[in-house]
Amino acid sequence: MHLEVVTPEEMGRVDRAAIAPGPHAGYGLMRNAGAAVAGEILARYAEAEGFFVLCGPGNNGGDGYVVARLLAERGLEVRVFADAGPATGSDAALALGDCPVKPEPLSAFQPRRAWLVVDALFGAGLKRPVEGGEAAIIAEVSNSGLAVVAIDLPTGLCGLTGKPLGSAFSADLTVTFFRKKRGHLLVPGRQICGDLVVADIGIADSALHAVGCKVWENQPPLWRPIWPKITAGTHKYSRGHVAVVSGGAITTGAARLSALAAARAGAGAVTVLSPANALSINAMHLTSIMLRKADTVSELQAFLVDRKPSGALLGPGAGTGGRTRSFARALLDQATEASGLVFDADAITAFRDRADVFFGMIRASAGKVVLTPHEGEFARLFPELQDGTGVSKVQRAQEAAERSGATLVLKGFDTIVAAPDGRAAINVNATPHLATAGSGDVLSGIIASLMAQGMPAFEAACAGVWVHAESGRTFGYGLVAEDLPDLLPEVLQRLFYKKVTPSAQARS
Ligand SMILES: NC(=O)C1=CN([C@@H]2O[C@H](COP(=O)(O)OP(=O)(O)OC[C@H]3O[C@@H](n4cnc5c(N)ncnc54)[C@H](OP(=O)(O)O)[C@@H]3O)[C@@H](O)[C@H]2O)[C@@H](O)CC1
Ligand SMILES: [K+]
Repeated sequence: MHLEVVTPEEMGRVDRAAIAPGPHAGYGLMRNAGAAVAGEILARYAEAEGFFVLCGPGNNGGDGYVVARLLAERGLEVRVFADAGPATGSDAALALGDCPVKPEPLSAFQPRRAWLVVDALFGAGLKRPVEGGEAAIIAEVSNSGLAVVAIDLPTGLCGLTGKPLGSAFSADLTVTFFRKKRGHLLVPGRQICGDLVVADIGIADSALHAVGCKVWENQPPLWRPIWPKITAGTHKYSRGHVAVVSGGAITTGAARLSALAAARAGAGAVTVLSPANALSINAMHLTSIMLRKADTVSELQAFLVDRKPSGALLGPGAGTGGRTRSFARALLDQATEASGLVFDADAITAFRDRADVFFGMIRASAGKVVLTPHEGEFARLFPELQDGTGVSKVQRAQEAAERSGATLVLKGFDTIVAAPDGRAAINVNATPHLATAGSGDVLSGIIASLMAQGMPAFEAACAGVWVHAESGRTFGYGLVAEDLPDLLPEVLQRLFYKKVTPSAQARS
């Protein structure tokens, strides 16, 4: 499984590198692309009574002419619709020349029951909102309820941002080539692609080297090899010690959720640092997790000197005032290169009017720092990068990471993890069940735990986001945040201990 996710522009460079060897290489790739799409159609829609192939003026349309030819050569009923023809001498013009079905104007299109629509209007070359005749046919197809197979991208979907540009098809299946594009994974693009198939069209993997892609789909191969190992010689403090700062008497639950998640994710010791007025309520609800009083910065500093935790989490239920800001400074000041620090929730909001001061503190710190905002918290620290600016979520997270010096976890159905050096991962295993109070507190506890056990910030954040989402999927309906830490063991068993033992094989 290839995890690189490219932009349409990067894909264009890959295509050009693959085409460079000879004058017919471009048409060769197009024939391979069309053959891959036709193969998927025949495998999945054998019962279709006919095929409408809608072709645009570029190479996406060229792929469509190849598909139309291949289906027609099998004796299937095919009608092709196109308004503008391909440029003379282009690969698409060669494909049109070889296609036995002559195009009709888009205005002649009328849906027919049990026919399949092949969308080859626009793909990676979409440059402006889809309007006019193309928008009209998209509306007609949507109203008809006919199944749609999109070539490369559903027409209207921006391959960079994952957002529609004007009208867009909602496809049942999208067949893309070589690697996924960002628009396939970002929402709402992911939903309007339907099933996604990545076809090999003969482009060598090495073509990607020159592009220097730094964005991946967040899957275990990215971080499983460096998940903290435990051995017979491991003792509780060598497994990492995480400090979680609690809020006052009526806001303690969030920190306890984080603390339990940190322990379940493998930290050998977890300490909740509690204000005096919340000590007894915390004590009543904690068993294996330790508790220590920390009202003031000097009490926090004394704990850091005394116990040297390898990870700390500040934010869940912590309050947005001066105590949280001064605790953040103390944690950042005293961090060593081995310390993993997560600032979540209130710790982000506490710096809403002092973002540059916060970023200066993060840059000056020796620690590994992760920020875990949802879109609302993100907008408080990075108002110029908030959603709705037309810039993709990946790029917004990358710019925020570069600006702050921290690894950014920009949460949502398509959570982005971005490192200050430009690396980014798009998470795809979330479930809507995770949208529940306290879910984020669990996530920040897992990430703090993994850093405290020695994982670098980017990989810890990617791993944390994935296992958190996988826990949510494992539970499904009725999920509340309290369930998530207890689901981690099952998820981790599946992730790491899949081997079937000889005795189990013998029994089966
Ligand atoms: N290169 C290769 O080797 C391979 C490429 N492959 C395939 O090529 C596809 C990319 O091809 P592409 O670059 O030609 O872009 P494509 O999506 O066809 O659109 C460009 C045309 O659309 C037009 N146009 C754009 N937006 C519009 C709008 N809103 N409304 C109206 N018009 C609009 C634009 O017009 P212009 O802006 O130039 O005036 C231009 O004419 C890729 O997705 C994959 O399917 C595969 O065969 C594998 C090998
Ligand atoms: K398309």
